[in-house]
Amino acid sequence: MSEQQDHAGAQVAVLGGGVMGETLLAALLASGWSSHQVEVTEQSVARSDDLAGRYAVRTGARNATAAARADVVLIAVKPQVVGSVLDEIAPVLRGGTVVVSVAAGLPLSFYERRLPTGTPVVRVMPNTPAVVGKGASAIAPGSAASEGHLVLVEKILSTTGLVFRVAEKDLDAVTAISGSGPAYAFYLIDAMAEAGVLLGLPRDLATRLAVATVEGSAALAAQSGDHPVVLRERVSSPGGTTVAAVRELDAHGVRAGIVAAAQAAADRSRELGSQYAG
Ligand SMILES: NC(=O)C1=CN([C@@H]2O[C@H](COP(=O)(O)OP(=O)(O)OC[C@H]3O[C@@H](n4cnc5c(N)ncnc54)[C@H](OP(=O)(O)O)[C@@H]3O)[C@@H](O)[C@H]2O)C=CC1
Ligand SMILES: O=C(O)[C@@H]1CCC=N1
Repeated sequence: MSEQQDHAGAQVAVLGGGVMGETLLAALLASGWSSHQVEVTEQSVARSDDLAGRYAVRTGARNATAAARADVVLIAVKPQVVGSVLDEIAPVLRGGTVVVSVAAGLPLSFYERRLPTGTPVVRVMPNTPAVVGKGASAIAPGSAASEGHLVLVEKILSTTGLVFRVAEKDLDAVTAISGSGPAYAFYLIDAMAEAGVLLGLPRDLATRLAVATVEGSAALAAQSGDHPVVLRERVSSPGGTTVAAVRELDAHGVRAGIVAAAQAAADRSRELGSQYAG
């Protein structure tokens, strides 16, 4: 696809209709693509039918068939499967088709080796809050991707939340913080809700309090721009309840646990890259 071409006319093939494929599909439709411009390939017939029913898009074609008629191919299969998908689509891609992948770990060079020389490739690391327009994505261009291709990807992601441009070397760290990060936040919410139940609150109230507290705290951090430590100090009355609680978080190594979790995620991202990029 040329930089001058109107993005609004671009045909898009989403390969893989799982959690992230559906998120991208919804983002495309929300950001101006019409349902007849988007198709999804998916192995499960039940899942294909479900997506076709809810989004009125074409589903079920083979990867190669869908990619052959696309200006933009969005790869949303597991990293383990990306190599075989690239082998299917490489022979049929039209010149100029942009390949965008959300797969964790796999380096741009992996795509560029398997696709026709000069194929523009963009790696994206999104996250699931994109479903409600509160996502954080990072994008990194391959050697043939231009400013116009990055703008196109930003347009696709425009309804999903924030989009940051990064160097590819930072994507493992991004994956560890924002890609996997929603799981850490849900873990915290679940633990807070469970604690509320332990302290005698009804589960529904405990869960709603935990969700609202995490949501409100994130909004306050984003809107105030204040350092998280300053915001934490504002909650902590001298000799009060919060300092007593935070002392326990420190004593139980929660901060160290979060750092170790993120390190493990980044390590796993690199490992996926070397394991499946071969
Ligand atoms: N979930 C997340 O929060 C994030 C995921 N990602 C990345 O997104 C990608 C997809 O992850 P996720 O959506 O969670 O995984 P899912 O398993 O939900 O989705 C993958 C989908 O691809 C389908 N599929 C498998 N093989 C093929 C094939 N050959 N052709 C077409 N479709 C196929 C699967 O079908 P079936 O189940 O029948 O095999 C499944 O529906 C991964 O590479 C991951 O790294 C990136 C950022 C965040
Ligand atoms: O768990 C995973 O591998 C994917 C990538 C980031 C979030 N989910």
